[in-house]
Amino acid sequence: MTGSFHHRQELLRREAEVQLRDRPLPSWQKRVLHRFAVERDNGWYPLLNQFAPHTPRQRPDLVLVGRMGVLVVLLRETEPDWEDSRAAFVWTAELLAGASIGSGMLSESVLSTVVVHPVEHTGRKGRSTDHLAITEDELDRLLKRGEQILTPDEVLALAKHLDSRTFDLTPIMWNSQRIPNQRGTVPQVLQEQVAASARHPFRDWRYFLDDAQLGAVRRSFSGPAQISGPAGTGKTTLALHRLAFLARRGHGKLLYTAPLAQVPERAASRFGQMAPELSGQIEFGSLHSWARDFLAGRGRPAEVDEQEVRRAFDAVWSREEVLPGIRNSPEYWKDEIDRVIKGRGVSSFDAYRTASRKGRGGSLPTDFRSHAWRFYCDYERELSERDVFDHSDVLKRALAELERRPLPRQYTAVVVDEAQELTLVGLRLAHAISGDEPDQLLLVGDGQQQASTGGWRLSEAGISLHGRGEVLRHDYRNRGTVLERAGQVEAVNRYDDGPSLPLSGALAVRSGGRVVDWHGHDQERALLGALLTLDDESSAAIITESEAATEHWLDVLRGAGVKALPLASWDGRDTSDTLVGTVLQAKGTEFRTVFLPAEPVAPEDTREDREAHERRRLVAMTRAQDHLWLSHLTRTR
Ligand SMILES: Nc1ncnc2c1ncn2[C@@H]1O[C@H](COP(=O)(O)OP(=O)(O)OP(=O)(O)O)[C@@H](O)[C@H]1O
Repeated sequence: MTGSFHHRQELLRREAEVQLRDRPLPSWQKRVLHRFAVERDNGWYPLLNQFAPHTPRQRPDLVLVGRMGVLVVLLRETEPDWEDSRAAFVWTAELLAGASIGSGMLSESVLSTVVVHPVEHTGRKGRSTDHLAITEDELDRLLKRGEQILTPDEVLALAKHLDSRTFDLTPIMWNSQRIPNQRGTVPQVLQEQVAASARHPFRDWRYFLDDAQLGAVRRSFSGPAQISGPAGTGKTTLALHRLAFLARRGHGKLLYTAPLAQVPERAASRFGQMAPELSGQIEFGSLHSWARDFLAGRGRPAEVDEQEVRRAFDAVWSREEVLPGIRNSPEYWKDEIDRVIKGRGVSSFDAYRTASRKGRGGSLPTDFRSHAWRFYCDYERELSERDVFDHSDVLKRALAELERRPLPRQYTAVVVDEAQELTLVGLRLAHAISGDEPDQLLLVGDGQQQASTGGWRLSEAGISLHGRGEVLRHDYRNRGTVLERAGQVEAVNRYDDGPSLPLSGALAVRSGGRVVDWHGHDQERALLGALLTLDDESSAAIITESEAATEHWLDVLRGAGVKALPLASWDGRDTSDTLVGTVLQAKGTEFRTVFLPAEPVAPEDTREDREAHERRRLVAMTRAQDHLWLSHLTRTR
C-alpha cells in the first residue's frame, strides 16, 4: 500500500515535471508546484497563472482549490506589499463571486492568501492581516492541517468554475474536460445536506450564503440602506459578511454597533470566527459606549452615574400625582421620557404637544401631555441639582458634539444592528457618525422584534432609502415546527419604514423540530425534568420577561445542582451551562432548546404594552433552533 502510494506520488511528480519543463520558472518555484501537483490525489486542484514567473504583481501565481478552501498563492522571493496581496485576493474572489455550488453561494471566507518563499528566506513569516507567509518547507502545514469546508464535488465545481472564468489560470495536472461531475443535481445535494443535519447547522454560515444574502453583501448602495427580514433569516450574518467584504477592499475603519449592550460583543465573537485577520479593522461596540468614548475623547464628561439617575427619577416619582386613565407605573413614565421626550430630542412643550408618539399610541387623557411635560421638567431639575446626566443625554451630547465638529476620519461603513430599538436621537447619531458619503450607513432590523415601545420614521432623521432595502426570507435558525408556532404570535410591526416581511411569511430551511405545550401547577419541577432529559450536545436557555424571574430561575437551577449562567454575563461562546436571562438579554442569540416559563407580568392596560409584550414573546420563541418548551401554568388559588 505504502509502496504503491509512493510510486503514484512519484509518477505525479514526474508528470508535473514534464508539464512544467518549458516554463522558465526558478527551480524553487518548480519544487513548490511539483509538491502541489502531487496533492491532486488528495483533492487539491492547482491552477497556474499563465504568466508565471512574470505574473503581474497584483495577481496570484497559483490558485489551489481543495476541501479546506481556496488558496490564493503568491510565490515570491521577497514579501509582497499588502496592497498586492490584497489585490490578488480580491481578483480571485471576484472570479468566484458567481459560483453556486449546490448548497449555496460561496462567501469570501473560503479564500485565504498564502505567500510562499524559498527555503532560504530569512524575512518575516507568519500571519498578518493580509496573508500567511511561509517557506516552501512548510507546505505540509498548509495542505494537511485545517478544517474541511467543502465536499469533493464542490471542490471540483469550484476548480472548473475558475478554469472557465479566466484564461489567466490554467489547470496543472488535471483537465476539467476529462473529469465528470460525480453526483446528482444541485437541489438534490442541498436536500441531502439539510436532511442529514439533525444536530448541526447543515451549512456553515461563514462560508455559504444564499443569493439574496450574497447580493446584499456585494451590492453597492448609493446612500443609507436597510436589511430587514424575520428572525433567523441571517441579517446579522449578512452584515458581518458585508463588513468583511468592505474591509478587504479598503483600509479604513468600519463600525458595527447596536442600541443594546451585548449584541455587538456577540457579533464581534462571531466575526472573529469568520475573519479573525480583519478584526482589527472593525470596531464593535454599543451605540452608548461609542458615544461615551467619543465624548471622553473630546474631553467631555460622559460617565452615567446610574444610581444617582435612578434616585433622581425616584424622587420625582414619589411626588407624582396619579393621572386617571393612564398606566401609573414608573416604567411607563420612564419610557415616556426616554423613548418619546428625550428619545426624540424634544426640547419644548410646544414641540412635545405636536410630537409623534408613533408606537406609543393609546387613547390618552387630554391633559396627559402637560402632565408628562411637568414630570419631565422635574426630572431634569433633579438631574441637574445632582449634577448627573442619563443615557439619553449621552447620545444627545454626542450628536451635538459631532454636529459641532465631525469625525476627522470617517468610517468606511457603519452597520447598526437591532435598529428597531433605536430612539430617534440614536438614529440621528448613527446617521451623523456615518458622515455624508453614500454607501455608509446600513440599518439592520426587524420591526416584529422591537422589544421597546415608541418609534420613528427614517425621514425624521433625514434618511431616505430610495429602494435601498433588502428583505431576507429564509429562516436558517428555527426548524419548521418552531417557526410555525412563533409565526402565530401577533407581533405588530410598528417600525415598518422600509420593505419588510412578517415571520409567518418566512420559509424554514430546516424542517422538523418540536414544540411542547406544558400545562400544570409545578412548572419548576416540570422544567427541570425536561431540562435534565436533554442530551449533552443541546445548548439550552430559559428566557424570562423580568429580571426577577431570571433571578428566580437561576436559584432554581443552582438549587437543583444544574450549572447555570446569566445571559447578561455570557460572551456568546459555546457553553454547557444553561443560560438564563430576559428577552432583551437574549437578543441576537440562539439555542437548540428554549424554555419559556410562565410568570406573573405587570397588567398590560395599554395597547402598546400588549403589543410590546407579544413582540418580546416572538423574540423569545425564535431563539429556539430545534425545541421550544412553553409553560401554561395553571395557577392555584
Ligand atoms: N446562508 C446561511 N447558511 C447557513 N446558515 C445561516 C445562513 N445565514 C444565516 N445562517 C444561520 O442562521 C442563524 C440566524 O442567523 P442570524 O443570527 O444572522 O439571523 P438574524 O436575522 O440576524 O436573526 P435575529 O433577527 O433573530 O437575531 C445563525 O445560526 C446563522 O449562522
